[in-house]
Amino acid sequence: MGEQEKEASLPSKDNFSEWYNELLQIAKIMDVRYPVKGLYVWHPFGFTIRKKTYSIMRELLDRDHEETMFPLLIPEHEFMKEAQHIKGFEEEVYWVTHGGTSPLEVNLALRPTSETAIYPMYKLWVRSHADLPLRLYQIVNTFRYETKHTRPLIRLREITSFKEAHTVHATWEDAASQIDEAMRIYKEFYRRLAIPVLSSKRPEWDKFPGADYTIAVDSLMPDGRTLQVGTAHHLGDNFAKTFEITYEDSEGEQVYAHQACYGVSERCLAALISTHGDDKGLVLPPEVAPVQVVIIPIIFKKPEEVLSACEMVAEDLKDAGIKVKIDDSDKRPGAKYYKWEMQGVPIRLEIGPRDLKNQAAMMARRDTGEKEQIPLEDISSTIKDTFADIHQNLYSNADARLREHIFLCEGLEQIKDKLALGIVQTYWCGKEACGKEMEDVIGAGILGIPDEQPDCKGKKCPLCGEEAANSIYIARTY
Ligand SMILES: Nc1ncnc2c1ncn2[C@@H]1O[C@H](COS(=O)(=O)NC(=O)[C@@H](N)CS)[C@@H](O)[C@H]1O
Ligand SMILES: [Zn+2]
Repeated sequence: MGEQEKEASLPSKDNFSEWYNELLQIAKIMDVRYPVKGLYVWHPFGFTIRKKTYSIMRELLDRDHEETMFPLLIPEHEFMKEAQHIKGFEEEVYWVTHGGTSPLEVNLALRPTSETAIYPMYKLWVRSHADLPLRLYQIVNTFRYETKHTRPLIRLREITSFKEAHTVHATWEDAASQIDEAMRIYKEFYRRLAIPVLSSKRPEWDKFPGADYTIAVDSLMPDGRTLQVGTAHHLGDNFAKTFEITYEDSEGEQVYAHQACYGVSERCLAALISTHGDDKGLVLPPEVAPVQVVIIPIIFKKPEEVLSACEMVAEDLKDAGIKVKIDDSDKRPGAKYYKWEMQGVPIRLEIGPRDLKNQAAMMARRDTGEKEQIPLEDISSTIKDTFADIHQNLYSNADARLREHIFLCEGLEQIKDKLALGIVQTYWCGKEACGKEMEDVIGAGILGIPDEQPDCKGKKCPLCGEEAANSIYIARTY
């Protein structure tokens, strides 16, 4: 058995579902063998990608939010306020009913999302308009008894990396501007992961329970379906009325606050892996790669000379803040290339006796496969410039692929045809009954109304033929 065959082989990405499941195992992202459905275990390598990804999210939020942490368990009477008024999560919530062998006086919900844990505290914390705007977030695990097909990073019953921001504002308009800001933050966050996203306003029947409206960002998965990778909800004063969150305004009046909340989960990592990966495995944007450069010593003779040169280059790169690893194991070079390509390492440096003579190294890029000799002199800045190239290249490839998979359609048949390939942009009269009937007829959901609206003049709703009020996206979704 050759070295290669010993490694589990990765299916072609054309068979996306198999490729995705295998890659999570082979590249040591998550282990799916935990004995509870919908719960998965982070491998340290995958956890490092998570850590780097969420440090970007923290960098963006910490500009004008504060991070905190609320309890996991929510008393039934607080949680049921949500169910009575908002009818959101009572079918998805897990309950804790015992402490040891004794039944609890009050059943406790495992947070499916934290409105009903946080807002009783906001009632105590928000007193005057001087306390507003309040912008807090937490990155926690949440629990949802998902009945649809569970899948690591995409649909979990324990969402291990749930970033939820909950903000409080003096007016409806202030909360609306916060929603716009949340979308700006999400687009920047995904830009840093080299992932292009579409943002659109969800149709009324698909908004977050208790929200006035929901805006979502979706990414395109390799099988032409979209993945909802972030949502922002304008909560109006609905929750403020339920949880009595009021503030004293400048005239001394008690006023209900207006709120926004917005969330991203580990789906951002599902999008990262799926958007950039290829038949050789992960392809990671340098900013979130646990290993950014791997150095492979090419040893024929004079091993100590080659190894000390590799050490020197590694020191150089480490001093420049680059995550570097020397693979001096006794594997054959080919087996090393296979392993580190699978792990998505953005740059490989090969250094052998010939390179030493030329005071150079052979640099191989993971995104394009290109190899070129680069001087050891000033190697850190060459590597950093290449990182920027790689990031830009990943983004523009993904953006081109997204654009190629948006099909402008007008008739129902054409819509059905193109939905098999990707995202349909079409028109809608704006009537709910018509929208829902259209979903039934074409067998896919209205993703939403994109903020950038083309001119709908003279355009017709494909179902009822009336004047189009909006252009919409339709897609098969996860
Ligand atoms: N079961 C799940 N597994 C993984 N991610 C999920 C799951 N359910 C939802 N998400 C992700 O979490 C995001 C936020 O969830 S949500 O229900 O839309 N919104 C909220 O819960 C708001 N309270 C956000 S603060 C969704 O956009 C989706 O990307
Ligand atoms: Zn219509």
